Amino acid sequence: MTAPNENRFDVVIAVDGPAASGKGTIARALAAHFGLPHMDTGSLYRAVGFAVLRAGGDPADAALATACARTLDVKMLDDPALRESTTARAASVVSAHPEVRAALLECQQAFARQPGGAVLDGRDIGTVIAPDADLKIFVTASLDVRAKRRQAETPERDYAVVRANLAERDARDSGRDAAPLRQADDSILLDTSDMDRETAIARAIALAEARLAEKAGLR
Ligand SMILES: Nc1ncnc2c1ncn2[C@@H]1O[C@H](COP(=O)(O)OP(=O)(O)O)[C@@H](O)[C@H]1O
Ligand SMILES: Nc1ccn([C@@H]2O[C@H](COP(=O)(O)OP(=O)(O)O)[C@@H](O)[C@H]2O)c(=O)n1
Repeated sequence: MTAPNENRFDVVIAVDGPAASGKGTIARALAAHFGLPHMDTGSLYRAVGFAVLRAGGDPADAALATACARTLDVKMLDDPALRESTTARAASVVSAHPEVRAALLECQQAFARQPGGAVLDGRDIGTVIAPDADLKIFVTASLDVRAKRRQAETPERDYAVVRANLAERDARDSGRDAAPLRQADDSILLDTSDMDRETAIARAIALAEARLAEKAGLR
């Protein structure tokens, strides 16, 4: 691991993109490379969705989802149940409620503002959570490629079902009024459809190194 930044100045990196695009892989690699803390913001929404399902509720119930967001137990964030496709769907439904997003805003912004900086990945990091981020990367890949990658994590699942679930979630995430999934105007598009993990990570690190060198030169 190299630490070219060495906290001479704060570095905030925003990584956004659709479901299973590889944004978490890239965000974790950037965080390790620069010695920065990383937040997977999707796990917050997954935890809220899971809490609603566990309470026997409907993720479309804004009042219940908001109550779950306001009382979120951070211990839940490592629960393997969060990775289930039913939880992912519930996350996508609860995340469309503006009150749920409001309840989760402060902890994400505080994470982004910590001394030294941070890497966050999600859907609205570059647009809402950290609009002044030093580097914004919008990671994408074709739906077919993303579905293959997600299915490879759980090969027992049917490819067509995995693909349909991702497409449904992308449509909901992009179509909602509250902080929809969209590429920030000042972000760099990284289409990894034809890149393996190592190539995609190397490309993201090169982008970040270039941005940091530019920022250092401006000081
Ligand atoms: N460029 C890539 N090539 C092949 N597989 C990848 C690539 N990027 C990520 N993956 C794999 O695809 C899956 C989804 O990646 P992940 O980083 O979890 O995506 P996201 O955070 O966008 O949901 C993981 O199993 C990951 O190892
Ligand atoms: N910053 C974020 C992160 C996730 N989400 C929601 O949470 C769901 C799960 O996010 P995730 O990042 O864990 O999903 P994957 O891309 O890993 O499949 C998404 O489908 C979005 O609906 C969001 O609205 N805003």
